[in-house]
Amino acid sequence: MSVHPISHPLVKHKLGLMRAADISTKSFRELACEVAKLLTYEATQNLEMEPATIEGWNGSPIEVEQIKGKKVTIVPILRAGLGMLDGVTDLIPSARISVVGLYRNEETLEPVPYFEKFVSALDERLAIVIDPMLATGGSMVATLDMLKERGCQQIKVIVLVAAPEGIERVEKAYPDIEIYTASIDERLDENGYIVPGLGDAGDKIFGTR
Ligand SMILES: O=P(O)(O)OC[C@H]1O[C@H](OP(=O)(O)OP(=O)(O)O)[C@H](O)[C@@H]1O
Ligand SMILES: O=c1cc[nH]c(=O)[nH]1
Ligand SMILES: [Mg+2]
Repeated sequence: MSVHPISHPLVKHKLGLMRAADISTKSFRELACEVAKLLTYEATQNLEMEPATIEGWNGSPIEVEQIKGKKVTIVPILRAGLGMLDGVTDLIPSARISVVGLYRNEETLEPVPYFEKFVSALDERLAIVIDPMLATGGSMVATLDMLKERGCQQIKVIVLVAAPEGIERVEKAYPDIEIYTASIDERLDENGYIVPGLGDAGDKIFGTR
C-alpha cells in the first residue's frame, strides 16, 4: 500500500483552518469540500489516458488525450463522507455514487453498518472511498470489505486526516490500496479520536455538536 500525504500549501493552509476550536459549521463544511477537491486532483494524477481524434475549431481533425474509459464510483461513508462529496464530484462530475452507512460504537470503537447502496458493475470501476477521518481504521476496512466482496478491484481512499493506527490497519487488511490524505497526525487519544485531529467531523459538518 502507498500512503500519499499531500503537502501542497493550499491543502496545508486549509486543513490548518479546519483545526481551529471555534470554527463555524459553514466554514468547516466549505473547507472539507475544498480540501477534498484538492486531494481528488492528486488522487487522479495517474489515471490512464488514451488518444482520440476530434474535429477542431476550424473543421480539421485534431489529436487530443482523454481519460481511458475507466468508470468511477465515489463511495462516501455516512455521515461525514458526504461533506467531501461535492468537492469530488466537481472534478469527476459523471461519477456514479455508492453509499455506505456506518457509525462507530463509542465503547468498542467498532463500526456498526446501517445502510448500503452500491452502483452496478463494481468489478469494472475505480472506487474512490471518501471519509474525513481515518482513526482506528475500522470503518474504512469494513467499507473496503464490502467493495472487495462485490468484486471491486481498483480502490483509492481519500481522507482529510489519518492516524498512524488507521493506516496500519488498512495496510494489514489491504496492502494494495492507495490512501491520499492531507495529514498523517500523531496518534489516537483514549477515546479513539485523532490528535491533533479535527474533533468529530460528522458533528461539525452536520451541526450536531
Ligand atoms: O477509523 P474509525 O475508528 O472507524 O473512525 C472513523 C469514522 O468515525 C467517523 O464517523 P462516525 O462514526 O462518527 O459517524 P458520523 O460520520 O455519522 O459522524 C468518521 O467519519 C469515520 O467514518
Ligand atoms: O478523530 C476522530 C475520530 C473518529 N471520528 C471523528 O469524527 N473524528
Ligand atoms: Mg461522527
